[in-house]
Formats: sequence, structure tokens, C-alpha cells
Amino acid sequence: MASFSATVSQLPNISPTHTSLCPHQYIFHSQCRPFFLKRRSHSLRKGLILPSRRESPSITICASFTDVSSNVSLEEKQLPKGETWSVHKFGGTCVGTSQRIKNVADIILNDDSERKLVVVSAMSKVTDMMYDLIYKAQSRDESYISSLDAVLEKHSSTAHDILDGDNLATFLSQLHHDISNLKAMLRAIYIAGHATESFTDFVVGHGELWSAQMLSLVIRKNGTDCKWMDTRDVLIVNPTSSNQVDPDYLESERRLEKWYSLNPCKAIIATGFIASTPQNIPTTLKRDGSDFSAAIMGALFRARQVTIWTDVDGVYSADPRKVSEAVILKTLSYQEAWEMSYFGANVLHPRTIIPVMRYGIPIMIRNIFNLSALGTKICHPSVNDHEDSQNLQNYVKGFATIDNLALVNVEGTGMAGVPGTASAIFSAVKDVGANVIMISQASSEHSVCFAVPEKEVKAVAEALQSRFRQALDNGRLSQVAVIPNCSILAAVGQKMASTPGVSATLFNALAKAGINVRAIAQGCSEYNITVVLKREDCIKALRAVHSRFYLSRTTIAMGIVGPGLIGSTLLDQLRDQASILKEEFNIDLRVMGILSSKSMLLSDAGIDLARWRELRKERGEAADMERFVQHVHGNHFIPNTAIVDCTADSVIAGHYYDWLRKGIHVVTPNKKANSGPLDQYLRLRALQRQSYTHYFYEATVGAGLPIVSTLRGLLETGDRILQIEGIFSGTLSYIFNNFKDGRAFSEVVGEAKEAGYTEPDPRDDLSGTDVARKVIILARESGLKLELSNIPVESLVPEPLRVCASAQEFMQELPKFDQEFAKKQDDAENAGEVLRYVGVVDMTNKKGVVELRRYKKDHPFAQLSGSDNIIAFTTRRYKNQPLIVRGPGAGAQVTAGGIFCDILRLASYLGAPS
Ligand SMILES: NC(=O)C1=CN([C@@H]2O[C@H](COP(=O)(O)OP(=O)(O)OC[C@H]3O[C@@H](n4cnc5c(N)ncnc54)[C@H](OP(=O)(O)O)[C@@H]3O)[C@@H](O)[C@H]2O)C=CC1
Ligand SMILES: N[C@@H](CC=O)C(=O)O
Ligand code: NA
Repeated sequence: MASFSATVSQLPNISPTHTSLCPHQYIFHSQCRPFFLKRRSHSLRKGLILPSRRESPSITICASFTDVSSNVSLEEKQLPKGETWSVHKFGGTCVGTSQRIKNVADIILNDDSERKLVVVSAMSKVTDMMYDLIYKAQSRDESYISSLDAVLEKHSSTAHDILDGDNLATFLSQLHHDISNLKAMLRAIYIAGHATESFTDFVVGHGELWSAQMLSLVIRKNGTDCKWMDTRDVLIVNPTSSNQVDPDYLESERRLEKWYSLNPCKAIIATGFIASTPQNIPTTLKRDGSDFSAAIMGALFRARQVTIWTDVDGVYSADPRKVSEAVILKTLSYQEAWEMSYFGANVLHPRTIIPVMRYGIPIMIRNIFNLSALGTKICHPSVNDHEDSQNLQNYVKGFATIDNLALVNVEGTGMAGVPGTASAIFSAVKDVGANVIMISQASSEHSVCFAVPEKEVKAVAEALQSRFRQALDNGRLSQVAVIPNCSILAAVGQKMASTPGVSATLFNALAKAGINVRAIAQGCSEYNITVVLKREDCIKALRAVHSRFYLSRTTIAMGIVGPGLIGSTLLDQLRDQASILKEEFNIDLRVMGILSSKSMLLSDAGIDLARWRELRKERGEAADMERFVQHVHGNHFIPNTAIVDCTADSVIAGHYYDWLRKGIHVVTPNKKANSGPLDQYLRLRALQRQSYTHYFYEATVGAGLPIVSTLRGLLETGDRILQIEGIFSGTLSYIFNNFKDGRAFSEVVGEAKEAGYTEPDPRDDLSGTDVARKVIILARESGLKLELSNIPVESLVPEPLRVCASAQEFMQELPKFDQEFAKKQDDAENAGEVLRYVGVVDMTNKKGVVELRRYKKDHPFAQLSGSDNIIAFTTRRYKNQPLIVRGPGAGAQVTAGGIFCDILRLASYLGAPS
């Protein structure tokens, strides 16, 4: 290894007199670039190989360990470009400790590309430490000295861990040399009480210089032909007005070729973040500068690929802190990546994409802490992407949000057709230095609305009020309104372009989650659709749209009211099916609360259904309907809420209207709402029809049998119902199917109750009220406007037992009437007939009836067994032979199964795959 040094000049004595006279001049002319470069070009002319400017200018130019091979052929010295190069970039956390630097070295050594260029940041926290040195020195805070010692210690101890022998000695000598120069520079700043921008950039860039040197020494130790590069010698950038820089590719390429001719090698470890101006003044690439360095280097080398190593598995479809089901995207187009970045996704700074996009160089985002994760590839969209273009997620790649925004709405009739209005608005905004994040104007031109960061909106509003004072005073403009507390939600996807239905799906999902959209913007490129929402709705909206586009599960927050026979069977069915629903059907049903008449159990993340009974006992609290609803629905992290009413209570049914109005979906086997007062029923159905909120009640008729859905299907497809006749009561079906062979009526009723067929009070079955309710439900569904009282009902409850105080008392008294029932049964039997309790909806005569009838033993109604219901639909299409639905129409399992079906139907309406 060759090394040399040449003392050029000594650091001049710094005195307050010097600096107070002209500190700025002092810094540049006595210490910095021009002086240094002059010497360098002089040396170059003499054919000396110069070190990079890792060393402090003006003191000692000291070549480091950079090897100068005298036997390198001319061909080798020419910069090979293209596929042979792969570029890697490792951020501060990747090189944050000695072990991590070794891991980085392993990754580089395992990359079998012919040539590699590696861009490294400073060790984590070092850049902040360096800025702190400057801050302290210019604040005349002596502790900059001890802080600088800490910087020295951090690098020195890391070097001791990973280097040894000559490598360690070389690095340490360079480090101490740099530190002593920095000490002198900081002293100058301390005295001047000021640091210029370029001086600051020069100081902070040392973190990258040291990490690049250490890494290159570790790699060289493993026998790889490796050089380190101070990118300030190569990367030339022009500052722009907006605190950004534009690379000068031509000049950088020229310098790169020169650098390579002097440093031919297979692996280059380059400093990230730092560069020079065309005047050779040190500068930085600003925020996320190292990513940008890697992208520019990738472009200069026309590399095969640029890999950005970070601490996440790739680019997520949405912020995983907000959407736990967010997925890693395998690919993103360049345009999608920059749209996602703009809208706050932690992808890459948009400017990082531009250099590589020009040459179609793919960028890989990989996790250094999880090498098994394949990461995200950002590239031109491939032809293969069209293969599975059927899936919605191929149209919308991801969602991003920006919070803390305010909308400004400039409105007035005097704007339409007046050229220059928009220009005047936005020049006023520019004058206060506010950043416009999104603009929307409808073609009526009566208003322009735009989003700005909340912290800038006051100044913007004042500027507009003042700029348009006259127009506001004379009414040409009606208002400059500020809508605070807004967020932006953006859907990003290149293939949304020209694909009908994507925006419809997006807005549909938002509507279903009850989210109000305040403003919309979509450019002609169609790469993103931006909506402005209330900030408090943002996460809920993000989850709703994310799940709608199949990126994650359809999650429904559920509240179960009435954990009685049916409710508890439903909870057990949900428990048993939960994991299959999640894994196979992407549906996540979370029971957030269970409410009975006296107690309730609430959970923030979802009740563990394996233990819901114990948990109710252990953690149950006093029932409070308002708190229950607020808890289940107030969860802004779950976009959809459903309340399942498993009571038979009309008070609970009275809440449906309010729940639906709040955007809470309702599922129920409770017949009270649909068979209650007609005006309330009509009001409820009207609300449900005009909203995006669903109300499902299949289990109210025939339990799990498809009765309501069959009727709807007939009606919606244009059939006309003539008559619906059937045995609608599982209880009464069971009773009359088994009330034979001399058995007592009361005994069979007891069996029906035991089997779970009856209503909580069996008198509701025997009185015919339950059947009458079902008849009313079907009659109303078919379009008849009937009240329950319009249905003549033959009650089977013996007159004296109608006043019994409880169901229990009724059951005790019933045997007294067994004889009476036995007689009716014998009469029918003697006539070769059976007794059947039926309900009829007569559409021709617009009426309904519920009564005990006798049927011949060969009639289909006589063929039933168990709790079978049988319902015959006679319609215009099914006139000669009615459409018959038959099967068990009562019982805990089939009823809970019917409710469960409705819940899944709801999930499918909300976007789950169907
Ligand atoms: N059995 C069947 O085959 C079929 C039943 N259905 C319907 O299913 C529903 C439930 O029936 P089932 O399970 O047998 O009835 P249960 O009596 O077994 O259960 C009713 C539940 O509702 C709760 N409840 C009652 N009032 C309130 C209230 N105001 N607030 C909160 N909770 C309340 C009760 O709580 P608590 O115990 O604390 O009072 C109980 O947990 C009924 O509407 C029924 O018509 C529909 C089709 C078939
Ligand atoms: N008690 C009812 C249950 C279903 O609604 C019946 O017996 O049919
Ligand atoms: Na049903």
C-alpha cells in the first residue's frame, strides 16, 4: 500500500481580530476549496495521485490508504458502464454499529455482480452530532469540544472493533487528523459566532467520509479490489431556488471518468449525501440525500440495479401503523413510487426516482434486517402485469395520507370566465411562502379550492382577504373560507388510467364507511385520485378503501345485543369460523361488545370469542346502550360497524332507525321492527334504501331458510306475487307433526321449547302472533301496507292462560287444557286429515290470515317432520306449480346460521370477495 503526504501550509493563527474583520472571507480563502483545489490541480499536473478532500484543506494533504497501482492497464482505467455495475445504498442505521458495518460488508461481498458501487450514509446519529457541533460552536457554547470528542470516540471505537493492523492505523491517523482540523474549524466558528452554509456542509459531511473509509477497509480486508470515493470530487450539483439541487450530469460524468482512471477497481464505496457545486464548494444533496446520491450514481454508471437498503421489508400498500393488514408491494412503477412518496408514504424522495427512471434502472427497496424479504422493485411496468389485471389491486397499488391540512375555498360568481383569477389567487399564496398540496376547481368556475398545511393557512387566508378586498366588498367574490382539520387520502395506481370503475369503487367504499368527501382532485395522468376528508375520518377512510381494493381484510366492528339462545349460538359459530373467514375469505369480524339487558362486555380490539362467557362474568359491566353503541361504532380504526340484535325486544328494534342513520349496519332475527307500526316500518325502509347502510333480517322468517331473499329475488326480477301460503312457525309445525298417538299437547309444547324452537315466551307462538308477524313481514316486503292488527289470527292460547304473568307460569298451567286440544286432533284424524297452523298472504285481495286449518294426509303440508317450515310462493311465473321452500324453520343452530349468512352478505356488500 502506498501512502504519501505533503504539507501545503499550516493553519493560520486564528484570532478574534482575523475573524471579526472578515470571517466569511477567512473561511473560504484561507481554509477552503479554492485554495485546496489550486494545490490539487497543481499536483495533478505533476502527475501525482491526489487524495480526495477527506482531509481538511489548507493544512495537510495526506493521501490515505488509497492504493495507487502502477501496473494497471489503460483499458482497465477506462470507466466501464452498464450492466456490470450494481449500486447499493446503506443508510445510517445500516452502518450504525460495528456489527452492522460487518453485515453490510457481507451483503456487498455476497453480491456476485462484476462491479459494485456502494453509497453509504454517516453512522446513525452522526450527522445530527455534526450539526450539533456547528450549532454549539456558533452559539459560543464551549461544549462543542466535548461533543467533538464524542464523535471521535464513536468512530475510533467502531474502527477498533472492525479493523486491525495497518488498516486500523491508517484509519485512525486519518480520523485524528480530521478531528484536529475540525477542532480548528469549530474554533473559528466559535470565534466568529457564525458558520456559512458551505462551511456547515463541509463539517457535517465528515460522517460519510469516515463510514465510507471504514467500510471500504473492511471489504478490502476480504480481498476485494475496493476503493473509497469522496463524492465531492465527482458529484457536481447546482443549487436551485427551493433548497434543492440539480445534478450536473455532464460534468459529474466527466469527473467520474477521471476519478476512475486514477482509481480503477471492482468495488467503490462512495460517500452519500455530499457533493460539490461547479465552483467546487462543498454542499449536500439535502433531505434523503444519500438515496439521491445512489440514484445519480446508478445513472452515471448506467447500473443494472440500485438497491436501497433500509429497515422495512419494502413499500407497503398503506402506512402499516394505520392499516395493520397493509401488504408489501412486489412492484411499483416509477410514477406510482413518486406519487406514493409525495403523499407521505415512506418510499423514496420523488427526486430520487428521476435519475434512474431516465435509463430504466430498477430500484429495489430491501430490508437489511430481513434478508429473506424480497422487497419492492420500482421499475417500468412490465407487460406481465397485464396478466392478472382482473384484480382491483392491480389498478390501485396503494394509499397514502397527509394530515394537518386546511382547505381554502375562494368562491364567487365574479370568478367565472375572468382570466387571471387563478393566477392572482396562487400568486398571493406564493407571496406568503405557502405550499399548495392539492387544487380543485369545478368547471362552473365559481370556486377554487385548495389544500395547504394547517400551519400556513392563517397567512394564506389573510393574504387572500387582502388581495381580493375590493372583489369581496363589492360581492364579485362571496367568500374566502377556511375549512380546518382536514386530511388528504390518495389512491395511487398507474393502471387506474382509462380503467372505468376505479373511482366508483373508491367513493363507494368511502360512502359505505360513512365518510364525507370534502374535495376531490384527479389529474389527467390518472395516477392518483385525491380526496380531502375530515382529519378524524382519515384512518377509518384509509382502512375502508384499503380493504375495498382487496389489499386487506374486510373488517367489521360488531356489537351483539342479546346473548340468549340465538345470540350465544351465533357467538359460538363466529368463534368457530373466525380463522377460516380471515384466512380464506379475507373477512375479519370483530365483536367489540356484547350487551344483554343487565350487563355488557366491551373490548377495544375484539372480544376473544373462545372465552366470551368467562369474560362476561369477569369483566362485564352494567348495561348502558349509549356507551355500548358509542364503543362499537366510535372505533375509528375499523371502517364498518354492524349491530346484531338477537333480542325479541321492540325497544331495541326502535333503535334501528338511529343506528342506520349513524351508518351502523343492522342484522337481526328480531321481527319487532318489520312487524311493528307501519309508519315506523316505512320510515326505516326508506332510510335504508336511500343510504349506504344495510339492514338484513332473513332470519325473521323461516330462520335460516331463504324466504326473504327468495321473495326479493322474485320481486326484483319482475315476477308478481299472487299468494304466499305456508307453515311459518317451527314451533307449531313441530307441535302438530308430533301431536299424535295419544301424546299430551302440553308435553309436545314443552319439547318444542326445550329444542329452542319457541319464542322466549311460547305464547307468542301459540297465540299465532309470531306467525302473524312473519305474514306481515312478507306482505310488506311484497308491497302491502298492512298493520299487524289487520291480520285475523286464531290463537291457540287458552283464554284463561293469556293473562299468565310469565312464560313459566303458562307452561305450568297448560296441561289443564290438554283435553281440549286432544279433541280437535281426534276430529281431524277421524276425517283422515291433519291439523296445520298456517299463514297466508293474499296479494289479490290485499290481506293476510293466520289460522289452524285441516289438510288431507296427502297434502304437501301434511308431509312435514320436526320443525319444518314450508312456504309456497304462487306467482305469475310459478302459477300452476308454486315455488316451494321447505326445511327446518326454527332452532338455535339454523337461526344463528341464517344471521351469520346475513353478516357475510353484509361483508360482501362492503367489499369482501364474493
Ligand atoms: N328460536 C328460534 O328458532 C328463532 C328465533 N328468532 C328470534 O331470535 C330472537 C332471540 O331469540 P332467543 O335467543 O330465543 O331469545 P332469548 O330469550 O334466549 O334471548 C334474548 C336475549 O336478549 C336479551 N335482551 C332482552 N331484552 C334486552 C334489552 N332490552 N337489552 C339488551 N338485551 C336484551 C336477553 O338478555 P337477558 O337475558 O339479560 O334478559 C337475552 O340475552 C328473537 O327475536 C326470536 O324471535 C328468529 C328465528 C328463529
Ligand atoms: N319461534 C319461531 C322461531 C322463528 O322465528 C318459530 O317457532 O318459528
Ligand atoms: Na329466513
